[in-house]
Amino acid sequence: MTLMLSNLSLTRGRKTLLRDTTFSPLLPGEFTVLAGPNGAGKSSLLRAIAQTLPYRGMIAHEGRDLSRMRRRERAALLGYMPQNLQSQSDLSVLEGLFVAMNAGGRNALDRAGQLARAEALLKRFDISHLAGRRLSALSGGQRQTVGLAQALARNPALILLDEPTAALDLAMQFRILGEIAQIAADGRIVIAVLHDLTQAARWADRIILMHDGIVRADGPPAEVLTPGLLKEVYHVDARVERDSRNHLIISVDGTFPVSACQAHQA
Ligand SMILES: Nc1ncnc2c1ncn2[C@@H]1O[C@H](COP(=O)(O)OP(=O)(O)OP(=O)(O)O)[C@@H](O)[C@H]1O
Repeated sequence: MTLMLSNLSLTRGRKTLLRDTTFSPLLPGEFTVLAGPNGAGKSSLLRAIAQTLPYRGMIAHEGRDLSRMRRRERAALLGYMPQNLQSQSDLSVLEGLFVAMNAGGRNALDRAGQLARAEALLKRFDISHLAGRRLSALSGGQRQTVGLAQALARNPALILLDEPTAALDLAMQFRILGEIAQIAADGRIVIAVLHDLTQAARWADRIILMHDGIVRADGPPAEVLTPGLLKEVYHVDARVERDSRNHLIISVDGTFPVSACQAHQA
């Protein structure tokens, strides 16, 4: 049930991102966060896994090459939520969920089953009141939450989320990340891009820290989120502390010029 990313190379324009990079297997039950500065290559990696960006190397689930799967099979396996969700659609939220459930081929659930699944997802994310609202009439945060429900509509085993909480208020960030962590713990592979490292530390089992197209660190949050690595990658003077519940908190006291950090690495 593992996801293998082997010998991956990615290029965007003239920029090389990953170069022949092999990751340790991604396991069901694990919530992995992709972190790193703007432009580090997080969305590109997520898009490669989602098969929406060309790459070299192998991405395989249970030993099966994703790039060789039929569209229908891939749609059932993989739920992907891109970074910028916008919609001019006149469909309602509920209709949008039905469309997502049948994307890539008819869903095995009958109409009543699909309705029950859609209602359960809306309830799970506390947005049942939006069921009849047009997608084009949602706020940014509402659209993002509906986008998450759409990505999960087919109950995929592999879930890819690009900044799923970027538009959410404080309470919704907490609620949604808690639900995502639970969905992973229930036996799925979840990979999400997050910028908030305190939230990442709170919910993720594994953090892959990218920097300028390479993987700088990969492991449990406490191993990856160290002041030295944060200085090197983000050029910040960061404190990594624990709150009264032993959760990691990352706070920033200042920033360094890039040249100072390069000297620090030398
Ligand atoms: N369409 C494109 N053509 C050429 N280069 C691109 C394209 N899209 C992205 N890039 C470049 O690829 C690199 C990685 O971009 P990517 O979007 O993967 O970064 P990211 O880590 O997700 O950044 P952010 O946190 O800002 O979303 C950047 O240098 C970016 O400028």
